[in-house]
Amino acid sequence: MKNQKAIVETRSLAIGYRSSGTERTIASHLDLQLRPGSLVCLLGSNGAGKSTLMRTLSGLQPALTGEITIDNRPLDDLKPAELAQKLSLVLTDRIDAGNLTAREVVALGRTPYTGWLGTLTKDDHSQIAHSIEQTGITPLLDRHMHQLSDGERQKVMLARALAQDTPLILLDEPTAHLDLPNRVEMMRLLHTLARGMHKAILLSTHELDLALQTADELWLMHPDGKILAGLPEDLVLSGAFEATFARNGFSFDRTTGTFIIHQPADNAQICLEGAAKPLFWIKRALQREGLGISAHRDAPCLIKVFEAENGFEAEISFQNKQVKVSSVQALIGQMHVFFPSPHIRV
Ligand SMILES: Nc1ncnc2c1ncn2[C@@H]1O[C@H](COP(=O)(O)OP(=O)(O)OP(=O)(O)O)[C@@H](O)[C@H]1O
Repeated sequence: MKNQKAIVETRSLAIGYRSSGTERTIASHLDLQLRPGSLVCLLGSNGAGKSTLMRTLSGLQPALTGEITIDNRPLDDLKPAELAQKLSLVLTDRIDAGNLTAREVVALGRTPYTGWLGTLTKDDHSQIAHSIEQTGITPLLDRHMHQLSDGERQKVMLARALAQDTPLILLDEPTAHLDLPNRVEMMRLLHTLARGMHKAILLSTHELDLALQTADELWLMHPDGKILAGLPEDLVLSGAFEATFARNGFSFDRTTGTFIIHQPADNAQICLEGAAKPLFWIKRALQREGLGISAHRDAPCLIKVFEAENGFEAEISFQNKQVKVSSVQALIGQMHVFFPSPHIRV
């Protein structure tokens, strides 16, 4: 995708707020590029400035300094009707859609193409039908927007953006109100739209795991006002991903791609070896119990793990004692016997 010409480009952009003579910069020196065919996820902690950036890129609020171009034209030079044919925006804020039905809201996506009478052509109808099909909202069409759940409303707003048929789509937390299957479905759909229809898609999200799996590129927003852009895997391997979300009490495991919640760990007393799948879950349970894992086989306790038909079997060796277990619960119970400590719950 790197050799594609960017549809959105920022140069020395600074974003933030100005009011009564004071200026608050949220992020600055931003040189970003968004290319057709790419799904980019904007990540950052609460208050990092994701919505501010989305609003600035879509022309809803002015930049403090610097330049934004869309399709090579300065954003400020684009008339609203021109911008509406290039960019669609999906916000999470509660949508005031009056008494409109979902069908009417989706049809509004065609406004940039219809005359002032708003008459829909055959092409408009077919674009609307396609958007409805892609987002699976047929059962909702005749219901009024205020009768829909937050998640249902979010899907209708995506359908409206798709009906608008722009090369660029910006979405502020599009998965915020969706359950897990719908979150996955939404990300899959956006990825398909980017790849299959060559759209440039930027979305902000707190779904770190989904973003790592589906994004072509991540924009990591740091609280210090910088944005690091790159392939998810490069940002993980360089430690930048971890640094963005570092907090006391948990860390990101680069080997498994998961966040680990730390309980106070005893000295590393247990060495684990064997089958990777059960090992992963056993390690997780031991860490939750505050038991330190050692990389050395001469640790006081050695646990050898083997895959078995119904899960796994583990052989625990501790001070000349050998115990076999075949469930994580039994293993943790045994650890409680070997390492009586306040961290271990039974
Ligand atoms: N209208 C405003 N005037 C001044 N400051 C604002 C305004 N709106 C937001 N902010 C501040 O700008 C910063 C960035 O806010 P923004 O909503 O962009 O963050 P965010 O990354 O989208 O957060 P979240 O993940 O919590 O939605 C925050 O410190 C916020 O308090």
